[in-house]
Amino acid sequence: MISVNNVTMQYKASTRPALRDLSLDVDKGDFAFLIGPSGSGKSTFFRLLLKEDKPTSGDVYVGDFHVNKLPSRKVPKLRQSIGCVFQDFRLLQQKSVAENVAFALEVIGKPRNTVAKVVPEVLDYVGLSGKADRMPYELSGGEMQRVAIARAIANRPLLLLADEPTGNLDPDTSREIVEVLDRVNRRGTTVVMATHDRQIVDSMRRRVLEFSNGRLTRDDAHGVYGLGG
Ligand SMILES: Nc1ncnc2c1ncn2[C@@H]1O[C@H](COP(=O)(O)OP(=O)(O)OP(=O)(O)O)[C@@H](O)[C@H]1O
Repeated sequence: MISVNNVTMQYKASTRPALRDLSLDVDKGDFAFLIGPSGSGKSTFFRLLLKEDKPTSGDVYVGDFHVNKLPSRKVPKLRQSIGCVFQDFRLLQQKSVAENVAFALEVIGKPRNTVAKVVPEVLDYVGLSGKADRMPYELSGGEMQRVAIARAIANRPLLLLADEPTGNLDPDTSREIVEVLDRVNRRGTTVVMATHDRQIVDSMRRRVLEFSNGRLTRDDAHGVYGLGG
């Protein structure tokens, strides 16, 4: 699903590379935690997968996309096949729960009847049926993140990238959110989650990829948080 081969990323404004000769693969259906201290390159890795930046050298593949060689006109197709969830939820504040999810489908041209069918299904899937007409400011943090996950999976992406999705949530709510991500994964979506949450990583015992100074320093199939982070 993801294949990154000898990738180095040197930002022009920076003196040292954000990623150094990074090679890793994530198979279809995997669930992987990405850990490592602030500045170790986790967000840069996500940006390269989404073609928000171009590596200085090396190759990036997501599914059938050769991302670093992808012409601009095909970038929207790539991004449609990758769902994204962030620490700060990024909901549209003027739109209801249902409208937030519907909007994500409308902007990629899904027909009205598909949107009408998918939105309640996906809200139900993340445990938000009954909250469709709420506004974001009427929701708890955990509920906001559920909306963000619903929006990210509505188009059934191949890959879900979650960048510290529990960073603003208390431990119990964090656990619930990771359970939702786990369910999404068990349905077949590959999930990569960047996190500083030791408890979550230790309780899940899924694959752990640890970055340090832009390098992959650990890759455990059923890892714990360990000393890193
Ligand atoms: N646009 C940019 N221009 C210059 N340097 C950048 C840019 N974005 C990131 N960097 C640098 O690249 C390195 C890796 O940053 P990155 O954001 O990928 O780390 P991270 O592991 O995601 O950190 P965090 O856990 O805080 O999110 C850091 O040294 C950072 O300062």
